[in-house]
Amino acid sequence: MSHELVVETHSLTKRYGTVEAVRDLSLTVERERITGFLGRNGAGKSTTIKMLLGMIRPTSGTGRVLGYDIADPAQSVEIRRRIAYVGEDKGLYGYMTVADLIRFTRSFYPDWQPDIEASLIREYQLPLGRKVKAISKGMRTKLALLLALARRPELIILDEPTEGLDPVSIEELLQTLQEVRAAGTSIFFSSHHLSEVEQIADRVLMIDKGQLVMDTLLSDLLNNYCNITLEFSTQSAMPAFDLVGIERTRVKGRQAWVLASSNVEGIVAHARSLDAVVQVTPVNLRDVFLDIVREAS
Ligand SMILES: Nc1ncnc2c1ncn2[C@@H]1O[C@H](COP(=O)(O)OP(=O)(O)OP(=O)(O)O)[C@@H](O)[C@H]1O
Repeated sequence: MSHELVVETHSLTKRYGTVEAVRDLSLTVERERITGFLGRNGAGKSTTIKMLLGMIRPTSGTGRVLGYDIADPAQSVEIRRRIAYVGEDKGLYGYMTVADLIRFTRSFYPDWQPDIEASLIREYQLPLGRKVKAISKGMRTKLALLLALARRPELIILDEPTEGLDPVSIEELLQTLQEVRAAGTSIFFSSHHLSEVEQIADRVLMIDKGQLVMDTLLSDLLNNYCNITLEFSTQSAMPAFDLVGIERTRVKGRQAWVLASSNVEGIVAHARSLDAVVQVTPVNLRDVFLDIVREAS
């Protein structure tokens, strides 16, 4: 089944002087899915998200969010009106109380969901009477999430939403995101926490040094990807080892490690025909992430 796209970029590039923060990035985010956006520190995740929101302009390339052009200032206003964003800087009015800020934000959104507001106030135990500037970092994140989720947006973009949350709150947030997705909201979120991504994402995009290095359904990764370790009796067999399904190969001496996304039987048969001793092991998201970023660095 092909999914409608809520985000689409083509060759998106952002340069800061000589730093190429995002390089030739073409990606899609599908409707009603949870898409995890992974990458090391400085990989270009926040820069990509800021371009999608029209907060910074691409150096080159194009992008659309909900069909609106990210480079057109008028259309990017519409993007920000239609989607919800929770970023590193929560951008909340510190001088208001929590209750005032909720009331103030509610007044801008006709589709505001009072039931979501009420249940998240309860779940997150938000201190309604306190000034926003006086609440903890984790509470500010929770408040920003409430303000985003109660709007019931078509798309919610979150930049490291679990930063600063305690383990219980992280579980609550992940559950809320799944509920929101079930109710029809598309979710695009960046994270360094592979276990969280593995827990809720339908699809995973990985970038490294500003470039897309992996785009897969999580179920495909968990069901089909595996590591194949090969030990050859001589080194000369390796150059011929290039088959369908091989995503990455690392070679050290007579040993090779292959990350395969499909065709495991074919790869194993080929390796055995070259007299290699073969071992196949399943992988998780963490293995694949480490494999890919290690190779890149
Ligand atoms: N305003 C800026 N001026 C100059 N360089 C910048 C600016 N913003 C980001 N960069 C650089 O662009 C690259 C990508 O940064 P970005 O913040 O997008 O990465 P990230 O994947 O979000 O990292 P993290 O996971 O650490 O938040 C980095 O090398 C960063 O130093």
